[in-house]
Amino acid sequence: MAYSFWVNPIAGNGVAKQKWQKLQSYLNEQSIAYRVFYSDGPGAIENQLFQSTHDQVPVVIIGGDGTLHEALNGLLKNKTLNQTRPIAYISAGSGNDFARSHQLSDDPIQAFKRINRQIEQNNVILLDIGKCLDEQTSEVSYFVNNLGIGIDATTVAFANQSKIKRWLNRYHLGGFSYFLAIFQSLQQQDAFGAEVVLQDQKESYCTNNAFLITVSNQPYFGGGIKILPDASSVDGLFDIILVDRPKSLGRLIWLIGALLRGNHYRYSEVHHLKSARIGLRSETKEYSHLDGEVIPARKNLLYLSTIKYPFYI
Ligand SMILES: Nc1ncnc2c1ncn2[C@@H]1O[C@H](COP(=O)(O)OP(=O)(O)OP(=O)(O)O)[C@@H](O)[C@H]1O
Repeated sequence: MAYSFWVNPIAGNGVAKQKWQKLQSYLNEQSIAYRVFYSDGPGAIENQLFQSTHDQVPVVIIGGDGTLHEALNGLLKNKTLNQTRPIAYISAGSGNDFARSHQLSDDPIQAFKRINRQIEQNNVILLDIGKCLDEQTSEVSYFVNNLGIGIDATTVAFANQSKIKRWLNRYHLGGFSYFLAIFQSLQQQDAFGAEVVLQDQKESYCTNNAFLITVSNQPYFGGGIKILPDASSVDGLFDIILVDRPKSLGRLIWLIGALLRGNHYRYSEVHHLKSARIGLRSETKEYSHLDGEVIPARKNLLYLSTIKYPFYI
């Protein structure tokens, strides 16, 4: 079997390209057969996998969470595949929340050796992923880490729009654009009306003061922030956090401190829920994101459910 590698060369500000070069030398030395596809722009890996016809061969992704997100969506939306094609993953992004939650090796050769063993032993792991149905457009998309509405999505949207981001990226300072965008989004993100319906429990949670809603398959978001400490990617459940807009800047800073210390659940603004199926509604136009990929501001009316997907990690 020839391995099928899918590389996003710009992930991790070029780290993915370096990791691939290191792994490629190893594969050549060991005479291991492979094919490689280099992503030449946003959506390229998703489109290519959407049209792929090789049912069996696992897809080995080298990139960050966004690249993994593209691969998952390309494969799951591909209706010509007769069976689910497993994803193997070598982390090479900036945030790497998926890799962090599964404690994956940072070294591409070690990561490949592990994947190789798992494939040989047919040791596939079924992980929870999120399926998101937009009830207004009937469009379906999938997320491997999390879906968010509110301040986190607004921050990523502002960072992406920022004129200086490209310039900062050139000097490997792209992360600084998020830091700047936080100040802009804190000024602009109003509290919004929202409803979270827990379909299994037949309960719902309503607020007119939402600031952040994150639905997650694993503990981390935003590049290492442990927002949902006890979330598990094998329990078949989403962990959901809903944070009300704090009353003052002081309270907001206090809450951020609690989040970084990991004891934020105890505060009155923070609501933690679990369910396998969720209805999610925002009354006003709000930015949202799936695995950090931003969706323009809109009124959200979403139906989310967990499904299982096979991985070699
Ligand atoms: N050739 C390319 N040029 C520019 N952008 C690309 C290219 N190929 C893919 N992309 C886009 O690059 C974006 C970033 O990729 P990815 O999220 O994997 O890396 P990252 O942001 O460094 O890592 P993380 O998501 O873990 O923080 C994705 O949105 C993807 O669509």
